Formats: sequence, C-alpha cells, structure tokens
Amino acid sequence: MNLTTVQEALEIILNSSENFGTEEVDFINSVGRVLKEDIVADLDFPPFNRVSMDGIAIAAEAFNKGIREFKIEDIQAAGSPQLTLQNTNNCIEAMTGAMLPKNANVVIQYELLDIQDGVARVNLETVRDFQNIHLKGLDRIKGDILIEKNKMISSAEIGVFATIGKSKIKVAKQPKVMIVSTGNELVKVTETPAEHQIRRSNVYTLVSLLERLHVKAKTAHILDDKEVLKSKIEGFLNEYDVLIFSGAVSKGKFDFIPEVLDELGVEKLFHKVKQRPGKPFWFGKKANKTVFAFPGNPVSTFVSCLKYFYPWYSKTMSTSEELNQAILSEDFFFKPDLTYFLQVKLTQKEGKIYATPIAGKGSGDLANLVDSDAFLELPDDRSNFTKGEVFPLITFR
Ligand SMILES: Nc1nc2c(c(=O)[nH]1)N[C@H]1C(S)=C(S)[C@@H](COP(=O)(O)OP(=O)(O)OC[C@H]3O[C@@H](n4cnc5c(N)ncnc54)[C@H](O)[C@@H]3O)O[C@H]1N2
Ligand code: MOO
Ligand SMILES: [Mg+2]
Repeated sequence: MNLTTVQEALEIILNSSENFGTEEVDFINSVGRVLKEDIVADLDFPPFNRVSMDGIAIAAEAFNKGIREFKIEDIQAAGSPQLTLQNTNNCIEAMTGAMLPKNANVVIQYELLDIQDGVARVNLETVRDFQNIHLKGLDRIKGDILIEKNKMISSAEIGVFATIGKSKIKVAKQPKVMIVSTGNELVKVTETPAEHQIRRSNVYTLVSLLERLHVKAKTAHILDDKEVLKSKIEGFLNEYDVLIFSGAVSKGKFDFIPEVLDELGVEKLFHKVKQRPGKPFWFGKKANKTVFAFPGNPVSTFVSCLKYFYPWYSKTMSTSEELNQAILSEDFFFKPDLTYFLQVKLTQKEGKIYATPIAGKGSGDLANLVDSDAFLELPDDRSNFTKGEVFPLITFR
C-alpha cells in the first residue's frame, strides 16, 4: 500500500487553501489577525520637532558666539502650543515631548545646567544643531506605507494603528471551525471515568492549538453511532468552513469517520500518511469546506494539527509560515521508513538551538508532551540520525 508522503500530503493541503474574504475589526482586537490593507502614515513621524530631553532650548548661534548664560523667558510644556524665543540670546525651558520653540534649535538637558535667579548657566564646550531633538518626519513621512498587508498583527502594529488614528482595521476573515471528537470510551473532563473510560482531551488541546492562531473553534463530541455521526456531521458541514476530527479514522470496527464523510460527499484527497505519529490521517474537501480527520491518539492529533492545519491556515490567510530548525544533540535511531516527528527538549548554546530526544512511549503518551518543547521532523528515507545534523523543527511553546 503506497502511503502518501508528508510532502505530498502537505502539498495537497496547501493546494486546498481557501479565501474567506475580509472584514473590519476594532484595532484593539486585531492582534493575531492578518492585515488586509496597507497602513499609511497620515502625518509625519514625529509630527513636529519633538523635544527629547528635559532642559532648555537655545539657538546654536548664541552658544557659538560664546554665550554661556541664558535668561529663561518661559516654559514650553508638552501639550502646549509652540512658543517663540523672543531674544535668541535667551532660552526657554522645554520638556520632553514638547514642541521645540520657534528660533531654537538645540536642547541642553538639566544635568548640564546650573540655574540661579532665572538664568541657566551651560556647562558644555560644544553643541551640535538639533541636539536632543527628535526631528519632524525623521522616522516616517506622511504617505509612507508603515505596515504592508498580509502581515500578522502583533502589539507593535497596535501602537502604529493608534498613532495614525486607525481605529478600524481590515483583516482576513477567519474560517469557522468545528472540532469533533468521537468515541464511547470518552467522558467529560468533569466526570469520573469508569474503569473502561477515559476523559476526553484531544478536543481541548486542539482548541488551544487553534487559540495560538487566534482562531476560536467550537467543539462537539459524538458517540460511535454511525447514523448519529452522519446526521450531526452533515449539519456541521453546512454550518462550518473547517471540520477537524480526532479519532475513528483507522481500522477499527467503530472507526466510522472515513465512510461517513464519503457518504456525505466529502471527497477524500488522501488517507494514511507515511508518518509517525499520525499515520491514519484522513484529509478531504467538499466544495469550499475542508476536513482534517486526525488519528485519535493524542500525540497524533497534536502533531498533525501543527504540521498540517497550521500551514493550511497560514496559506488561507496568505501570511507567512515561520520555519524553524534545530541541531540533533545525540544520535537517534528510528527503524520504520516513515517520517518521524520526534519529541524533543530544546536548549540554546552560543546562539544555536539543540534538540534532545524525549521520545516517550508512543502516540498515546500525551503526558510526554509536558516534558517536550517541540517535534523534530526526521525524514522517511533512513533510520540513522546523527548528532549534529540539522532538521526541521515544529514548536508549540
Ligand atoms: N490494525 C490497526 N490498528 C491501528 C492502526 C493500524 O494501522 N492498524 N493504526 C494505529 C494508529 S497509528 C493510530 S494513530 C490509531 C488511530 O486510531 P483512530 O484514529 O481510529 O483513533 P481511535 O481509535 O478513535 O482512538 C485511538 C486512541 O486515542 C484515544 N482517543 C481518541 N479520541 C480521544 C480524545 N478526544 N481524547 C483522548 N483520547 C482520545 C482513544 O481512546 C484510543 O485509545 O489507530 C491505531 N490502530
Ligand atoms: O500513527 Mo499513530 O498516530 O502513530 O499512533
Ligand atoms: Mg480506531
């Protein structure tokens, strides 16, 4: 049985990305969203010659002709309209954030002054033009593109939105996601499982993995009843853009998901990938609906979401995906000819990232994820991996 390789699976998934259009959100709620408009400076940055140290404002020419004592005419406060230095042999006290008074072009900070009876004595040999002044338009000019569209919005961009008065931001619309777990053995987190049951965990890890993308997902749990599965999933297919399943995609008698999806007209694009964990991964489309059916083992669900949903989402938002790498810190052996997502602990040394294997007891061992920082992607074409080699890294912390 020729399995779909990881690369082929990823290519199929990236070719199945969608575009959900754009919407406007309040700028303060836009962190994590993908910007869909160029952000342009409405004014110069800074908008005026900004005093950048508390002190006195003088004219360089007065200093250069030997004046060292300056009579204080007034105080230029931040937030007050611009004052004018009446006599260029005098000075005006000027505060950080204030407009530079007219006829002045140097600011000398209080630490270099002695002020007595309204006269400031300057203890300096030389001054240079525009000393301690953040010049108008030095950083950006009105009309400049400050932020290009398709950027993932972080706190830094929030400050720029506020500065230019951009209170509504055009962003990419996010897909509506429903995460579905299946299995009679699964009970609610708040319940005490009988000896044949376990508490359901995968939907919550998936919700939190999507939260890292600032995507809010709904969840549902369906028992291993084919008819119930079919009617509920039919409803979800109408209502949601993306369905993410966890479980019931392998060879079990109650693994109904593939046949139910098939009966509901979801076209299977592949089932079973040449990887571990996550081999029974099923992926399909129905028109612009996208279905990720991850294997039920918790680590399989976890790494498959990172490896496949994350890039799909980035492509759909047409923003860039961060690609990381790390150095294997010791030899590692993995026999099967599958791509192996090895759980690793990360350490930094001299600016390099080292990955130490924390293999765990298999893809059911979700507790092992607590001791891991990431997955190192070991290729499917060999079994020996040597210390010092560099491999792609999938982080989740
Ligand atoms: N004969 C074969 N058996 C299995 C194969 C195979 O190739 N041949 N594949 C194995 C692999 S690999 C995996 S992975 C699992 C995947 O099975 P399913 O996708 O059908 O998942 P389930 O059978 O529903 O559950 C597997 C396992 O995970 C637990 N589980 C499921 N959902 C949750 C949840 N929401 N929270 C916590 N734990 C969950 C479930 O109790 C099972 O223990 O199949 C192997 N079998
Ligand atoms: O392929 Mo499974 O997801 O390793 O257990
Ligand atoms: Mg199964």
